Amino acid sequence: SAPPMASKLLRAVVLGPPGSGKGTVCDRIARSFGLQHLSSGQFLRENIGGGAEAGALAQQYLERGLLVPDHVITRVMMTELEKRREQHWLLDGFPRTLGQAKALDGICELDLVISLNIPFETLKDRLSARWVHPASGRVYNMDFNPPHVQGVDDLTGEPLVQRQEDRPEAVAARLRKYKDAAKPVIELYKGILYSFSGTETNKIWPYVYSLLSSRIPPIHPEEEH
Ligand SMILES: Nc1nc2c(ncn2[C@@H]2O[C@H](COP(=O)(O)OP(=O)(O)O)[C@@H](O)[C@H]2O)c(=O)[nH]1
Ligand SMILES: Nc1ncnc2c1ncn2[C@@H]1O[C@H](COP(=O)(O)OP(=O)(O)O)[C@@H](O)[C@H]1O
Repeated sequence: SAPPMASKLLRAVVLGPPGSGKGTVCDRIARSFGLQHLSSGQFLRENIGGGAEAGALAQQYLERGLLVPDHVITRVMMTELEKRREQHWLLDGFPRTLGQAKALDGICELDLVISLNIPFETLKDRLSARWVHPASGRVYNMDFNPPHVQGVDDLTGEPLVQRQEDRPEAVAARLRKYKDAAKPVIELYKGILYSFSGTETNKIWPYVYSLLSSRIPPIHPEEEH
């Protein structure tokens, strides 16, 4: 008979417009289930920080809230995934277009896609209240998770900034573009897609937690709330 199989590695994706809480939910999943949270936006920002040529190019897109070209982000993500073949992982912010989704399909079989459906007004409010610590990528929200001291990062004491693309005047166009690009991706994944709707991450979280629990054992069961 066949030898017992090593437990299968989880391959999951979280989809949702900017401000839908992908980063927030992925952080919680990563902590509760011990898997790697891979954020495309974070990788791009690290590339920029490193001053690589690809980084300089990417910066021009990020500043304007435009999607970077498929071949650029796909190369970044394939490189990162290659390093994590032996780990459970969860993608945040990738794929965002059909071209990206097809590239991903070429290298692995996804188990699970989580889609966050958040009303437009809520997204607008959240993005305009989002402040970040550029060096670490830590994300705050003036209402939801404010820093201990206004305007500064909890760990370093360095100033927080608002991303160009989170300014109110940039947000509506950005959300519209997201929607157009995401439609065929959602269609492609419909067999493994789980959608969660609401205006509060804390209310969606228990459902996401129980979905994940059915696929992978929690390492911190106490974090369910
Ligand atoms: N008011 C409020 N803000 C939230 C909630 N969930 C997340 N946020 C904040 O909304 C912003 C966007 O969330 P983030 O996880 O960065 O979303 P992403 O763009 O999809 O990765 C951040 O400033 C979060 O701290 C929520 O339930 N209520
Ligand atoms: N999959 C992707 N395809 C193209 N551009 C991307 C992708 N992921 C991230 N980016 C670029 O990085 C920026 C920041 O991404 P991210 O941190 O996910 O922001 P947000 O949480 O606001 O959506 C995006 O506005 C976009 O310019």
